[in-house]
Amino acid sequence: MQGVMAWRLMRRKAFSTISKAFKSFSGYPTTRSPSLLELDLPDNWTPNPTTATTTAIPHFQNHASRQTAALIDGRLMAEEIRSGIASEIKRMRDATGKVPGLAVILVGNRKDSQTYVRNKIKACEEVGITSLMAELPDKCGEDEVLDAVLSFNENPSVHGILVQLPLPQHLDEEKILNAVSLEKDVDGFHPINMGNLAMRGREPLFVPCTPRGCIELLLRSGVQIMGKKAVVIGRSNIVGLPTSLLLQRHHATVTVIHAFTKNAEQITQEADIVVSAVGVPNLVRGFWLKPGAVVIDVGTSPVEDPGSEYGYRLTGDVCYEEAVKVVSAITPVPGGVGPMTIAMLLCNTVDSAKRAFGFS
Ligand SMILES: Nc1nc(=O)c2c([nH]1)NC[C@@H]1CN(c3ccc(C(=O)N[C@@H](CCC(=O)O)C(=O)O)cc3)C=[N+]21
Ligand SMILES: [Mg+2]
Repeated sequence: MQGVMAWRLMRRKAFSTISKAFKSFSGYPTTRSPSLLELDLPDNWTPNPTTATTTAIPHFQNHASRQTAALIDGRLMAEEIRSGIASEIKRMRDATGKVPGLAVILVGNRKDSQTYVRNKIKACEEVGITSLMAELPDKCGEDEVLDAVLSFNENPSVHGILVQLPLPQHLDEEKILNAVSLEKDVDGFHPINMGNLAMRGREPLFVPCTPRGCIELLLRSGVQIMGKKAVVIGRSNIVGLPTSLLLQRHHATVTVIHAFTKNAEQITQEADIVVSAVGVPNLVRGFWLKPGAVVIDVGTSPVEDPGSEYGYRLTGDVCYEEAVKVVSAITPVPGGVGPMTIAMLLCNTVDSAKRAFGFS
């Protein structure tokens, strides 16, 4: 018992030192909520493990009295964020005479990629970010893509570079992403940004947009992350892995589920927070979920729907109709994570321009 107490005291001391170090760190870009990369503990933290509750998320505790879950409206939150960004950019232009710029590199003719890129460029225009685009044919050589990256790296009116993924098979994705300047890596996919995200005591220049969007959805919904059991389904470099790292920074106990996981249902059943990012429609059934849990559905898979305008519609990883009867809050697809991903891309681009201009 003595040993446990001493250990707790030691931890507490260490944490308060870290807290101070982080509070004195003034490098937070203003469009990033200070809590996004949280690594230190809040002042009211106590080292009693029983505070790690596995009961319902307080904000949504009244879910039992409801038949259906609260909807986490990503479209609305993204709209709020975008209007905040628009006024930040106006303030920046008034003070410096300059605006942020985003460069998008699109290789090939995938319909979905073309749509995403078009949406991103439209979102830029609406908030006052200048956008540049390099469109390359499916059959282009690696050198052509690398040349596009390098010329954007050198262009001082470009503050963010996004290489739309997936790239055609014959191109070396790793090599191309590594060529993106660390200071312009608004996707946060550069290995140094990823490494800094993973390591305690370090701050990445950029956090990947979809994971950042997932955390913002939770924070803005008033969901407490600290001490909660979180399950991330999927371990991709662009979503699953960085999301699990961000949840750990917020002091969740994180389990990552993937193709080789045994008893995925049972593990997910214990989770207070479930983030699913695999792109398999209706993988997560209602019985996988704990009553009162909060669900962030990252999946956006097209499924055939003869009744709809384009012959298909987008579906998440979670069986929504079943989940709403069990959980306390859930993001819809579309209208959940997708719009937040784009809003976070705009945030990252503004943060980057602020750093480049020395403007805050
Ligand atoms: N370098 C790179 N960075 C990315 O961030 C990136 C990428 N490559 N490749 C593809 C994925 C996918 N992605 C989405 C962005 C917005 C929506 C989105 O806004 N979805 C809307 C619906 C859009 C529609 O209706 O078509 C929604 O969910 O409500 C979806 C998906 C970003 N990605
Ligand atoms: Mg994934």
